[in-house]
Amino acid sequence: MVENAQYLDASASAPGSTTPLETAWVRVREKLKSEVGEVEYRTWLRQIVLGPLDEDELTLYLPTRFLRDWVRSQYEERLQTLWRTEREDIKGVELQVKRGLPEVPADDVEDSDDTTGLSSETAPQSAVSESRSDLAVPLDPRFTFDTFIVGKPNEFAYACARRVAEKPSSPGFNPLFLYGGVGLGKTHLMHAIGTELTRTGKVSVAYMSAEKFMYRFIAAIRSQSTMEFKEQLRSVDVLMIDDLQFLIGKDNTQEEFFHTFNALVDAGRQIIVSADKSPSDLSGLEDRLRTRLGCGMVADIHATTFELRISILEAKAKASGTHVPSKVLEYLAHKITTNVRELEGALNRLIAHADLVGRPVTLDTTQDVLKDMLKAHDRRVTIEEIQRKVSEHWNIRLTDMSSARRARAVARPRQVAMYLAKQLTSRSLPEIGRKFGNRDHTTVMHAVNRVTELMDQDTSFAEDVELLRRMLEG
Ligand SMILES: Nc1ncnc2c1ncn2[C@@H]1O[C@H](COP(=O)(O)OP(=O)(O)OP(=O)(O)O)[C@@H](O)[C@H]1O
Repeated sequence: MVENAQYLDASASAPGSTTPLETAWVRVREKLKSEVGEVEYRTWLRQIVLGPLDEDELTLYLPTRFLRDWVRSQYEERLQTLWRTEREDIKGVELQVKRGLPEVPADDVEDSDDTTGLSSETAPQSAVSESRSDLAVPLDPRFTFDTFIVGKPNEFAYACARRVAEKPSSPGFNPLFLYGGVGLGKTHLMHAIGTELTRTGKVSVAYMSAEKFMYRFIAAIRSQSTMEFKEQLRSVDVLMIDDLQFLIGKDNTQEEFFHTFNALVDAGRQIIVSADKSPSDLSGLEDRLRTRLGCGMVADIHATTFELRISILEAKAKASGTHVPSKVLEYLAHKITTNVRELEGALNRLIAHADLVGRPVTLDTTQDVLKDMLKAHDRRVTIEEIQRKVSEHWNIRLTDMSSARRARAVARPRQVAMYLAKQLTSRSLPEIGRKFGNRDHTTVMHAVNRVTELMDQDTSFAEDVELLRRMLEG
């Protein structure tokens, strides 16, 4: 059952038509306000909007990822506790981003005489004070060139980043535009450039997400300090803007960014930008901005390969000081293929678990500890997939799964694939036989028996087969 609720501000008196959920929300907000104080409440919590209650999980919305992350990191626990105290049926509170939320009432905003005209580009009040501070944003000390693992998919982007860090504003490398899918290392590379440049102490670097850029810009307009903001921006040697796609549809901020961009490049300063797509694919950005973004160096970070994922996992496991068996690393690299952040998260969870319970990491604990995470990657196994994974594992050609070759190096993996097809799919023996080059069902039966026998005799072979089974099965 989903219980719905409308946006409701704590300062409003609850009208007769409010639902019990909304009434509870008023109380939760009042408690929060009295706990954290008016200023903190207005800055961060006022923009939370009540969402639906689905079974025992309540959703609260925030207008941007920046605010959601902040509220999550600072207030989530308190919100959970207050809600659970208020309503016993609520077991969890989920914070989500929802664009286009209703504006907070104007009379609740200190500087309500907003003349920015940026109705779709509203900033939290906190940004007002941020705009007056300088632009030095701490860089994550973990994101350096040393900790970035290089492989085929990212070697070009890495080389470009290195080059810019060594010689900013080189012809042909300004701007540097890094793009690629989620969690593939764009931010890591930007921070690495920044850290490298500031190590020398001679270069001023400003790094911020496009979202933060927008907040600061709007806040500067509101506090009538745009000149100061522009001067600050234009005084840096290197400006890095992360996740530029956020500016899509934010025309005023794009305009400001465009002018800043031109001023900096014309003055021989370096610009580094990241986005999830190439400049030409960022439809929704103004054409002139796309053109300028594409006229320096554009480097794509491709999806990771199995080899790169293994190298990243090995490096991270080594840095943690916890022994993680290579079979576990292989298993993770096979299961989590899209996003390095998730891969890293999985490994960290395993290591933390092993640390906590004082037992080594094994394939069994891995499956248990990451059950929920791996479920999301689950899918039905097909015979084709089994053939592909088995061929990759023993380094044979996929076509040998259905070829007539009988050499042991080919025949054994083929038998394992047949065995796994029997174990993991509901296909009959004749059907499996057909998929393996029209073999007879007795051949499949023989393969199943032979593999079972070998697994009893040879533990290393049994481990290989078991690993493959787990990889395919999840
Ligand atoms: N090649 C790599 N070597 C080591 N760590 C990596 C590599 N690629 C990504 N990571 C790690 O993965 C995590 C996510 O990377 P990062 O935040 O840089 O991704 P992103 O491309 O900026 O993602 P988003 O699109 O979400 O902004 C970070 O912890 C980063 O250190």
